[in-house]
This record gives sequence, structure tokens and C-alpha cells, in this order.
Amino acid sequence: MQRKHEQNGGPSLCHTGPKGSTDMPITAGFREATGEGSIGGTMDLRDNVETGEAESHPEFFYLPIPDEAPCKREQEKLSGVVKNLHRKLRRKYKEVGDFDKIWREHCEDEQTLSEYALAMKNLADNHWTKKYEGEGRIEWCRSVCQEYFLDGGMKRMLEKDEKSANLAMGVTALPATPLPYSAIRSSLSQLGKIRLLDVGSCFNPFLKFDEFLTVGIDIVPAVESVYKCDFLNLQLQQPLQLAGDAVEAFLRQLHNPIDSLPAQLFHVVVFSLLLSYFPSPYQRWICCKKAHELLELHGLLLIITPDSSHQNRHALMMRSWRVAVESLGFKRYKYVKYSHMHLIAFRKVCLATTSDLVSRNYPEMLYIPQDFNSNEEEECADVPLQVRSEFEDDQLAWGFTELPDNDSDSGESQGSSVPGFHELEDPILLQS
Ligand SMILES: C[S@@+](CC[C@H](N)C(=O)[O-])C[C@H]1O[C@@H](n2cnc3c(N)ncnc32)[C@H](O)[C@@H]1O
Repeated sequence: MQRKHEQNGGPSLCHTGPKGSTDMPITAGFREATGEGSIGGTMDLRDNVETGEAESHPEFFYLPIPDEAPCKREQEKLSGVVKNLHRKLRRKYKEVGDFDKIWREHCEDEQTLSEYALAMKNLADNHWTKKYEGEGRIEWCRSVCQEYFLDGGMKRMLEKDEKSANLAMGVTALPATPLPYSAIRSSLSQLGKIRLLDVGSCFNPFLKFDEFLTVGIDIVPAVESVYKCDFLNLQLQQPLQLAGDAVEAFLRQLHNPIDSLPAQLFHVVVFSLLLSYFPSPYQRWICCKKAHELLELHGLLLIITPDSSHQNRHALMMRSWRVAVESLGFKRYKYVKYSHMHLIAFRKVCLATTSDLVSRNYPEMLYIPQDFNSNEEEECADVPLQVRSEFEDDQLAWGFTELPDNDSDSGESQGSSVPGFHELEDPILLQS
């Protein structure tokens, strides 16, 4: 049996009543609520205050006034815990250089890691509100999987692949004989649960969805249902030669901690805010390579990475990521830029990867801006960018070539709803 999902456990950090508000008499409310903090109907209320009606009948005008300040402070504190850990890891990596050594020490620092895990869980439970959920990365992953596995997306892709393969071989009409992908197509209808591996799961956000058989792993699980596992050091074994329901049974009785897993076990691997945790592109590369091995052919790798800048600012970086990940045997399927993150879906299109990829610099292509910043404090300053460097100009120029494609193969895309012209180190953490 899959372990029980922990319901938003842990202490709530801001007891502000429903929707984070405090019931206050209108007079007090107007003294304390300012600008954005005040609630709808402001004009009417002010009119009442001005005419004195509210003061003469205060009991009729108890209205919820947001009490955001303590909550925001708490959120900043929690974000600070998370960001500090990322910064510390990067600083150590720059100083020491030996990633294996600093990673071992990092994983042994249980206190720091547990504080981080609790902070992440608290942010998710108590601070990432509806607005954040509106661009919810977890919902996006879910909808991509539904569309791909259950609503015909995969079938369309397979047909498209087949057509291109035929065209490449000079066959202009589809053959009447059974298609090479027909076996896969028929197995699609027998798909039980979608087997999903959530790497860096922390608080197991996918467990609540019925269509998934979720395996959440993390170096420091924040909830009991997540298995302890260091993905960078996970050993891969031969694929299981079992039918779908036996594979499900296997996944339901995994033991904690997980040190090894059979290859080709999952339909989906999720890296939600995982890759930017690592201080160097090489670890990101190792993760993508492992994901490739753990996925079944035609499975999906979903990568979500934070970025609050406007859609094209890091287009060059996204192009670079695409080249690197595709070189492993993936093909980009969807790409979306939300206000604070990139969300990319890749499908595994071939079983093997080429052997000399490392020597061809693909790992370095999985860079993030923080890899190059020597002064991270400055980077974190929440200041609008007024002057573009030459490099950024270059990126912008490239950016126009990297506008999300509209063809379904390379990514049905949406732009950011509200482009932000500044960037924070891990901007998602500050969203509420
Ligand atoms: C920023 S949190 C993201 C949590 C969650 N996925 C989300 O989207 O909110 C990154 C998580 O990755 C985990 N992590 C980092 N390195 C890992 C590794 N090598 N193996 C497994 N988990 C790892 C961290 O412990 C942390 O919980």
C-alpha cells in the first residue's frame, strides 16, 4: 500500500483566520490597512468613514482586514533559511572545488538540512497562497501528464515520429502493415497508474493525485511518505522484466532509504526546483542522465526551474538546456514560462544515450545565472534592471529565436503573464 499522505502537518505560522485576514472594526482597519492591504469596497467604506456612519454604528462594520506583515516577515525568514543553504553550498563549492567532499559534508549536516526541509514545507503549507497556486507548478505537471498519457498526446507524438521516420526513409504514404508503434499504442490503453518519481520531493505534493503512483525521494524528507534517497548517488539496476501491475506492486513495497532502483521503472520523473539546488552544471547533468535511465521509453521528464525575469531574458540559457537535455535522448515536448519559473517537459525518445557526451561539453550547458555570480548578495537585491550588459543584449537577440514554438512537437507554449524585469536568487520562495 502506498503510504498515507500527510495532511499539511506542522504548525501554522500565521494564524490570521480565513484567507489570512483579521476581523477588525473598520475604524481600526483604516488606520492599519494601507494601499494594497485594504480590502475591496474601499471607496464605499471611506465614504462611510467620512460621513461618520461607521463610527456611530461600529458593530455593523466588522470586516476582514488583511494582517499581512507578520506573515510576510515569517515568509521572508523561511525563504532566508532556504536561500542561505543554497548560497552556502555554492560558496563552499567555489572555495573547495571538490564537489564530492562538500556534498558528503552537506548531507551529514542534519540540522541545517532539517531546518531547510521544515522551511520548505512551511512555505508550501502556509505561505504559497492561491495566487501562487494559480501558476502552480504541480498542477502544470499534472495537466501535462494527463494530456500526454490519458488524452492522446503521446499517441499524437508517436504518430508524428512515425511519419517523420517514414519520410526520412523516403516513404511518403503510411504503410498498410502494422505500424511499429502499434504495440505501444495498445499498451497505452492498459496503463494503470502513471508511475511518477518526484526527485527532491520534500513534502510529496503529488501524493494527493489518484492517477499517479508516486514515489517521492529526498535527501531530507519533510514528510513521512517521502523516501530518503540521494539521487546523485542512486545506483541503477537492470530493468524489471515484469507486467505493469507487478511493477506497481514492486513500487508499493519499497524500503527506506532507497539506494538503488531498476532502470526504466517510471513513466514520469519530476525535478521541481531541484536542479538549481546544485552548485554546478555537472550535478544537474548527472540528474538528467539518471532520469533518462529511470524512464520508460516515451516517458516524460518534467523540469521546473525558478526565474523571475521576463520571458526572453534567459532564453539563451533555456536553449542551452534544451540542447543538453535533448542530447541525452530526449525531445522537448512542452515549454511554458510563467512569471517566476520555466516549466519544460521532455519525452524520452530513444533508449540509449551517446557515450562521449561529457567530452562535448553538454554538462556545462546546464548552467544557471548563479553559477557565474561571485557576489550573491548583490544578485539578490530586488532592484529593477535598468541597464543591459552586452551579454544580455546578446541573450535578448537570441531570445527572439527562442520564443516558444507553437508546433506541438517542440512545445506548446505560453508566455509569462506578468513579465518581471528584475530577478531574485530563488524568486519563487518569495511569492505569496
Ligand atoms: C527547493 S526544494 C524543492 C521542493 C519541491 N520539489 C518543490 O517543488 O517545492 C529542493 C529539494 O531537493 C532536495 N534535494 C537536493 N538534492 C537532492 C538529491 N541529490 N537527492 C534528492 N533530493 C535532493 C532538497 O532536500 C529539497 O527538498
